[in-house]
Amino acid sequence: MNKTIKVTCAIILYDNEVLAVQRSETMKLPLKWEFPGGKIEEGETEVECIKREIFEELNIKIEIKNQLTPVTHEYPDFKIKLIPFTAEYVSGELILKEHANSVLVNKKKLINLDWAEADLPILQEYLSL
Ligand SMILES: Nc1nc2c([nH]c(=O)n2[C@H]2C[C@H](O)[C@@H](COP(=O)(O)OP(=O)(O)OP(=O)(O)O)O2)c(=O)[nH]1
Repeated sequence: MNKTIKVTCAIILYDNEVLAVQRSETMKLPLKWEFPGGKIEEGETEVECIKREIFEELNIKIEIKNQLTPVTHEYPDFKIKLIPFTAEYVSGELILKEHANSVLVNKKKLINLDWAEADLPILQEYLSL
C-alpha cells in the first residue's frame, strides 16, 4: 500500500472573498479546483509548510488564522491527509507559478467550482462557520 501523503492547504481571504486555484492540465487531478498548498517536507511544521507553499506557488504572504478539521481521502491511485487552515492575505502580488487559473469568489459561490474531492468536507465545514 502507498503511504498517505500529508498536504496542507489554505482558505485565503482577500478583500472578503476566498481565493481558489485551478490545477493545471499536467498535474494530478487535472483542472480540479483546490485551496492552494502542498506536501509537508521533512522537518517542517504544518504552518511552516503552508506559508512556504503559498509563497512558492502564488508569490504572496499570508497570516494563518485557524486550523480546520483534517480530511483523509483515498483517490483511486493515492491517499492524502489534507490539513486545512484559514488565512488572510498580507502582501505581495499574486503570480500563478503552477496553477492554470485562480479566482476570488464570494464564500456562498465556492460550491459552484469543480473541486478536488478531498476538499469537499473542508468546504462544507468552512461554509458552516
Ligand atoms: N494543494 C492542494 N492539494 C490538494 C488539495 N486537494 C487535493 O486533493 N490535493 C491533492 C493534489 C495533490 O495530489 C496533492 C498535493 O500535492 P502537491 O500539489 O504538492 O503535489 P503535485 O501536484 O506536485 O503532485 P505530484 O504530482 O508531485 O504528486 O494533494 C488542495 O486543496 N490543495
